[in-house]
Amino acid sequence: MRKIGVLTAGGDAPGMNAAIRAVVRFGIYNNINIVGVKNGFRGLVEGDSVEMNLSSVADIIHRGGTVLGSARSKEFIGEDGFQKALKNIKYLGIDGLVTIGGDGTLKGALALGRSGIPVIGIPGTIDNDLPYTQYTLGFFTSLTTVLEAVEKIRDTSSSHGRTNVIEVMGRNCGDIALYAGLAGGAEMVIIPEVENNIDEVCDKIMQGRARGKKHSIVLLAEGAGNAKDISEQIEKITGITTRYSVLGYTQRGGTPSAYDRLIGSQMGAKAVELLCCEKFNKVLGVKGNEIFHMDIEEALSMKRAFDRKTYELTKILSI
Ligand SMILES: Nc1ncnc2c1ncn2[C@@H]1O[C@H](COP(=O)(O)OP(=O)(O)OP(=O)(O)O)[C@@H](O)[C@H]1O
Ligand SMILES: O=P(O)(O)OC[C@H]1O[C@](O)(CO)[C@@H](O)[C@@H]1O
Repeated sequence: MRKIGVLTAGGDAPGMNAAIRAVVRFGIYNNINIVGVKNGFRGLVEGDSVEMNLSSVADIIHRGGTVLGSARSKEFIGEDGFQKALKNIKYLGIDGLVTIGGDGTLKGALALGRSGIPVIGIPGTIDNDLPYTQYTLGFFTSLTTVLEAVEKIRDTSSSHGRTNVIEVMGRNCGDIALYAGLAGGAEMVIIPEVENNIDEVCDKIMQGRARGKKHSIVLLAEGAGNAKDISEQIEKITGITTRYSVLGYTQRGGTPSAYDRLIGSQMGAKAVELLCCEKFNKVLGVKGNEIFHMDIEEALSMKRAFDRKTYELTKILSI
C-alpha cells in the first residue's frame, strides 16, 4: 500500500474526525501517503481530494462533524458517476480506500470492492442501525445530547405538570429513543420496532399521575411517528396538556464523547492495518470491548436483532 484514501459519507457523526485523524497519522507512521476525499463519494466522482499530512488532522479529535465534508451523492450510484469515481481513484493513485459512514456508505464501499478497489468500512452514524455491530461511531455522543435535552425538558414538564413528547432521530431504528429512554428515565418510548399502542402510553402517563408524578416524558423515535400527531393524541386521551420538541440536527453535532473518540481512533488505525496486510473489503465493528472485522457483504446481509430486553427494562423501571 503506497497511498490510502479516506472519505466520510452519509449523515455526519461525532467521532468521524477522530477516525480520519487515526487513518492519517497511523498511515503516515507506516510510510503510507494519505489522500482525503472531499464530500464523500461525490468527491470520488468529481476528483475532489486533498493530500493529508500530520498537520491536516491537528486539533480535530475533539470536534464534531467531519473535516473532509460529507454528502449524499446520487451520481455515484449511477453507472456514469461510478465509472468516473473508478477513473479518479486510478488517477489519484489510491491503492486502498477507507470509507466512514452508515449502511448506504457501506453499500458504496461494497460496490467499489467488487470493482477491484480494496476497501475497509468504518461504521459512522448516530442511528446505530447497522445490524452486525453493537455500536456505531456517533451514537453515544448523540445519546448524551439527547439526555441533556431530556433533563432540561423534564424541569419544565415538572413545573407545569405537563406531558412532553421528545422526537429523536434514528431513521428506522429506535435505538436513540430506547437508550435515551432508559438512561433518561422516560415514562415511555415509542419506537419503530414495537407497534405503537397509544392507549398503553396514556395508561402509563395516568398511572404516574395517580402516584403523584409531576412530569411525563415520552421519547419518540422519528421512524415511529410524528411528534405533533402523537402529542395531540396523548392530550386528547389523557386530558393533560402535552407539548412536543423535535431535537433534530442538534443530535448530530457537538463534541464527540470519550467513547466515540476512542473507537474512532482504534477503528481508523485498524482500517489502515487491515489494508496493509491485504485484508480487503472488510467492515469494522464493536463487540464488547473489542474492535472486530468481517466481510462487508456478510455484514450487509445481516438482520437487526431488536434489543427487547432493554425495551422491557425501560418500561419496568418507569412504573
Ligand atoms: N446501493 C448503493 N450503491 C452504491 N452507493 C451507494 C448505495 N447506497 C448509497 N450509496 C452511496 O453512499 C452514500 C451514503 O449513503 P446514505 O446517504 O444512505 O447515508 P448512510 O451512509 O446510510 O449514512 P446515514 O445512516 O447517516 O444516513 C450515498 O449518498 C451514495 O453516494
Ligand atoms: O442529513 P439528512 O439528509 O437530512 O438526513 C437526516 C437523517 O440522517 C440521520 O441523521 C443519520 O442517518 C438520520 O437520523 C436522519 O433521519
